[in-house]
Amino acid sequence: MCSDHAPAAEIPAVNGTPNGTNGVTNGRRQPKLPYQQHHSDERSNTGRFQIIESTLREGEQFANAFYDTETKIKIATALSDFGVEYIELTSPVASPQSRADCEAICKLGLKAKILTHVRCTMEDAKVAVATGVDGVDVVIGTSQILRDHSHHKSMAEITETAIEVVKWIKSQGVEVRFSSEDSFRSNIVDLLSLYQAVDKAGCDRVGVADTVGVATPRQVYKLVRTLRDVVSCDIETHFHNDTMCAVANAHAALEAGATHVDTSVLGIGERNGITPLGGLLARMIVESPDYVKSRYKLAKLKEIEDLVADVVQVNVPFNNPITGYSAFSHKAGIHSKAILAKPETYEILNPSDWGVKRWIHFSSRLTGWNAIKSRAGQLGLIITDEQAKQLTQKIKAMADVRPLAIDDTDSIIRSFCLEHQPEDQPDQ
Ligand SMILES: CC(=O)SCCNC(=O)CCNC(=O)[C@H](O)C(C)(C)COP(=O)(O)OP(=O)(O)OC[C@H]1O[C@@H](n2cnc3c(N)ncnc32)[C@H](O)[C@@H]1OP(=O)(O)O
Ligand SMILES: O=C(O)CCC(=O)C(=O)O
Ligand SMILES: [Zn+2]
Repeated sequence: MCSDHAPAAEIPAVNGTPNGTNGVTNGRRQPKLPYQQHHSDERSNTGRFQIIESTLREGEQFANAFYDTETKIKIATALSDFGVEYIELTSPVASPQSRADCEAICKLGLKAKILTHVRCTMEDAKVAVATGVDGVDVVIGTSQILRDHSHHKSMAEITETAIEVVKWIKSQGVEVRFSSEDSFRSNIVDLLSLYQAVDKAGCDRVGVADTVGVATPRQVYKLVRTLRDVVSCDIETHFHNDTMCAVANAHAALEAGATHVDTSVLGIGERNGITPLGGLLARMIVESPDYVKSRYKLAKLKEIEDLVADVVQVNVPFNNPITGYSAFSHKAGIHSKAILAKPETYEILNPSDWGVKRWIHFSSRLTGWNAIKSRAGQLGLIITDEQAKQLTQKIKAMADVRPLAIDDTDSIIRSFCLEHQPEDQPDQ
């Protein structure tokens, strides 16, 4: 919402998408843009990915997170209604309540498939399957540093247990994913032979995880592309955001042939978290608008983010994609003029797709006459271009001295119009 210190006018979102160049507008095919994605690469899944929503697993690892059963049910239900394909829950071996909550969520009969996330051991796998989940996400660290300091297992031991666990889970008629923790600091040859072994054992998905947020999009593309040629099962990806690459890495993974992306609402998770649900969808709608709009109830994103922000006691960041306070605000005169004429000039996302509003600021020293004329119009006052230019100079003079609130600027506009009435006002 706009505060008094950031005066802005709400301008209705225009018809058509900012991505209109992707398709047919007014019966005419639009020219392609030079940097537009074309989905030409057969392996790219940017137009057919699935989301594994981990607010209730990775998100519970966020410093502030405590979810009681009712809250977990609320979040799971909201995410399922939103349209995510999978919901991942905390390991049932974490605590008795975690296990009971997992069982309770499985019984809800949600549209989304329910997964739980466990260590690569038969003991954990048995408890997971007994909860009634649709699928089990099995994980174990494969980098030397984690093998030395976390679980002390060799690659041969990991492979042997992984095959046993995967085969057993599959034999129970439950979906199974095997993932390597810290994939990007693991030996590539070891990693690929492990993935090949679990693929052969009947895994539904293998997972690549950037546990420490070290990977770049180029590295992600290279690893996932290589893996795509080695396994026949689906490929899930999980990116931490320590260096703010989590969305770009997820996108690179999909381009390289990954099929699933892990997200959490607002990106919450260990340290500064993982790929945020909203950020991923903002990225993906730009190149695959029909796919994204057909699968997810985008207008519910804000509600879900507000729910989770409230539960974990954080504010939605001002610059959050889509729902951040300033995500669709336009201030400088050059921007405002063009936005008023055609929002696509400075917006690649259409706020109306997400049920949020665009704001045009009109009372700063950066404001131009086009925004002032538009605001006068919103107030029911008609002024000429010349008058709008004079009025803008007055507003700029005031805004040079102190921040102007919406009411201040509206008063200046109104008194200017009064001064210039009736003889100076154009015929209405
Ligand atoms: C990168 C990630 O986010 S992975 C997911 C993280 N999620 C969690 O940790 C879930 C919450 N965790 C917990 O509640 C607990 O850590 C439990 C119940 C899983 C285990 O608790 P504890 O038995 O008390 O062990 P602790 O947490 O101190 O250490 C982890 C143990 O798991 C072993 N381990 C760690 N990762 C794995 C793995 N992927 N597969 C098998 N064993 C593993 C470690 O070697 C260690 O074993 P140890 O008891 O012989 O030292
Ligand atoms: O299971 C996975 O793929 C990821 C586990 C995890 O949270 C991580 O490695 O950061
Ligand atoms: Zn993680």
